[in-house]
Amino acid sequence: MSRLPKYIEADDVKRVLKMTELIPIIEKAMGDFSKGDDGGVVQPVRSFIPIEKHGGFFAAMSAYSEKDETLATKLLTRYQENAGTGIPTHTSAIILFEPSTGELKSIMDGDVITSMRTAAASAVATKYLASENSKILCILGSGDQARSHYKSLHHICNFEEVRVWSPTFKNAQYFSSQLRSKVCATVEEAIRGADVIVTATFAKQPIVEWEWVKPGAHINAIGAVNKKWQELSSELMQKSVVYVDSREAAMKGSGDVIISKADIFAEIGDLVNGTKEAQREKTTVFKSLGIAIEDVVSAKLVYDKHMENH
Ligand SMILES: NC(=O)C1=CN([C@@H]2O[C@H](COP(=O)(O)OP(=O)(O)OC[C@H]3O[C@@H](n4cnc5c(N)ncnc54)[C@H](O)[C@@H]3O)[C@@H](O)[C@H]2O)C=CC1
Ligand SMILES: O=C(O)C1=NCCCC1
Repeated sequence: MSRLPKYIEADDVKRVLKMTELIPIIEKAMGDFSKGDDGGVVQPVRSFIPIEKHGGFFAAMSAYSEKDETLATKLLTRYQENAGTGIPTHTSAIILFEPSTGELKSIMDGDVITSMRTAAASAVATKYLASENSKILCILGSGDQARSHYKSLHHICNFEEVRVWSPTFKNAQYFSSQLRSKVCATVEEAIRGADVIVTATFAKQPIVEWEWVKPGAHINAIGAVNKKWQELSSELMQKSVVYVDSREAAMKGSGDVIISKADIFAEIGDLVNGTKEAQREKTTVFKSLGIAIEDVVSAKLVYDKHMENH
């Protein structure tokens, strides 16, 4: 057997990774993560290097799953100011090791996985927390995560209407020309009456107010990935029931949680495990920062499926 690591490029990841298969895998991973030692997941909070001079950051996200016998790390950069230049705002690679020997198995594109696993995690949260009769989806942002969430959430709810808002109107129009949706001129117009809301923006100050949100709506808040940034107002955070992917990471790195001083009710994995209640009838927020175990199990799926054909 060759000892050379397998390089798996973005097109090959895209070819093998299917949202229908990914959602249950991410659900199980979130559950294992929230079981603590019983779940067999070892995952430190990610490390960050701010690249202040250029307005970006680098992060390293690593995890080992004993149950899945998978060990990997994702290295990523986020350069918000690349938006509109043709250079991606996020760039990543995932490095997969063989846990029994420590050998390097694969280096693969991480961008497709980041896009799909983040949307799959929101799909899991939406499955547990959205009203069963959700009809209107609102997406704030029109970038990569906005597109990926449009696709993943259609696997969970039968939406009759999708609304999109973006700070640059023509970006929202482009989104709408590709994915059936109505373009809204303001955040308030997009939010009022929506059952499920996705915030996938670069906002650093709150853009969503409590009084616009329909009582009982569910919000997947996936931007504001820094302790000083917020997408949701403090009032909205305080009055909603707040769920996170990792309590430890949210308390260290989420401005939406830290600045609002909102209580975290549970991790999504606690809902999967049945150890905490899914308060579907209340207004709920899933504050997502992204956790390494989501990348690790996705990378295993990609590697195994890729190797079936090579
Ligand atoms: N929670 C998680 O696991 C992950 C979170 N993210 C975060 O999700 C957000 C969206 O990421 P992508 O879609 O990949 O980026 P993207 O570059 O593809 O799209 C970003 C969107 O934000 C909008 N935007 C720019 N400035 C804004 C402002 N001041 N206020 C409101 N909206 C603004 C843009 O018009 C665009 O629609 C980012 O904050 C990103 O870091 C990304 C990956 C994983
Ligand atoms: O992959 C993740 O997880 C990310 N989280 C925060 C923003 C960049 C990507």
